[in-house]
Amino acid sequence: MAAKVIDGKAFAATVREKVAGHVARLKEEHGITPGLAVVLVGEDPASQVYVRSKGKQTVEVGMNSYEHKLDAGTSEADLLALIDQLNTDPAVHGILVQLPLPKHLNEDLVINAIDPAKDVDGFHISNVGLLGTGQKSMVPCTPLGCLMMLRDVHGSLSGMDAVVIGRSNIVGKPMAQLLLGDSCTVTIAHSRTKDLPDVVRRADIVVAAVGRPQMVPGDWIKPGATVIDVGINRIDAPEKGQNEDGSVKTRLVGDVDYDSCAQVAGAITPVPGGVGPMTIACLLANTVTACCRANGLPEPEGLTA
Ligand SMILES: NC(=O)C1=CN([C@@H]2O[C@H](COP(=O)(O)OP(=O)(O)OC[C@H]3O[C@@H](n4cnc5c(N)ncnc54)[C@H](OP(=O)(O)O)[C@@H]3O)[C@@H](O)[C@H]2O)C=CC1
Ligand SMILES: Nc1nc(=O)c2c([nH]1)NC[C@@H]1CN(c3ccc(C(=O)N[C@@H](CCC(=O)O)C(=O)O)cc3)C=[N+]21
Ligand SMILES: [Mg+2]
Repeated sequence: MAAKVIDGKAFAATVREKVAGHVARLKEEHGITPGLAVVLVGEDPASQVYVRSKGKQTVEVGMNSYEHKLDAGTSEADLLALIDQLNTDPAVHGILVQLPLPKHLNEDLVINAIDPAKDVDGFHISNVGLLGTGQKSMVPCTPLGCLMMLRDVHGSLSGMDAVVIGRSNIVGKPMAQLLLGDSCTVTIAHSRTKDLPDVVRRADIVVAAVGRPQMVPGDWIKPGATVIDVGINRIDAPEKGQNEDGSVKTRLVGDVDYDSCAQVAGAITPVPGGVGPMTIACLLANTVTACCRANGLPEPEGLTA
């Protein structure tokens, strides 16, 4: 039996529609337009693509988008001054600083300078602590998008065995917290995990967030399990031929070997078109949520964890 393919692109479109509805209501009933500020330091081409796509979708759902592009040599003091200005700007309800930052900038210091109420990435230590203690917080977009898809597939996740591969602060750890919040039995695996194949074979839910192309083969997957592939890896695709400059063409693959996993899994997210589009949709959702909270209005239902 081939797996059900979880269409993250279509799911993200329904999330954006809900967001657009809330934005329209905020405008009509309260005269408020939610605003998202995205800060990009440096010229990393992949980051530029994401930031452009975020800005475009922000405008499409009716929100204001403020893009701040700083050059790679920007000082920490200048970046902190910009964040301060965004923190106090009443038109800005969400602030995202694109990661990774250039080496000379302290990421923890910069992230923790963001007003936690505007921290739509959910990376501020205050939001991390709130999530870890089950209190209302801003929830990181990628894990939130994964949770929404898992709830859509399964309804209740209660009692399911979940394995998260990867323990980063931006994906693995918050993903594990959310699964725990939905009463899964959660295992977090990482580069020092012994017998990773056997750990993964126990899982009803596998979330792969490693950054290694096609690392998880189908024979690690329990038949019928749900596989969520967070990985975004660009690999050479000589079968597609060459670019005009003679360089080899590339394609995106996830952290799971899609073809073999799809033979065994019950449901699986593709790359592209799975977790990635949901991440951006959840960023827009978090911005509306932040805007409602900032104005003492009831927050949108179905867009938070
Ligand atoms: N779709 C989306 O919206 C997003 C996609 N991504 C993608 O997700 C992937 C992970 O991102 P991120 O969490 O930031 O990555 P990090 O590099 O921060 O973390 C990777 C994790 O994988 C673990 N790991 C590395 N090698 C192995 C291995 N051989 N076996 C088991 N675990 C291993 C590391 O373990 P250790 O801690 O021991 O080093 C680490 O915990 C990347 O491909 C990234 O591009 C990221 C964010 C959003
Ligand atoms: N502060 C911060 N917050 C982030 O959320 C954040 C970040 N920094 N740094 C980088 C990672 C990565 N990330 C992605 C978002 C969307 C897609 C996405 O939409 N991917 C498309 C394909 C895009 C393509 O073709 O390149 C897809 O999977 O279908 C991918 C990756 C957010 N990140
Ligand atoms: Mg990292």
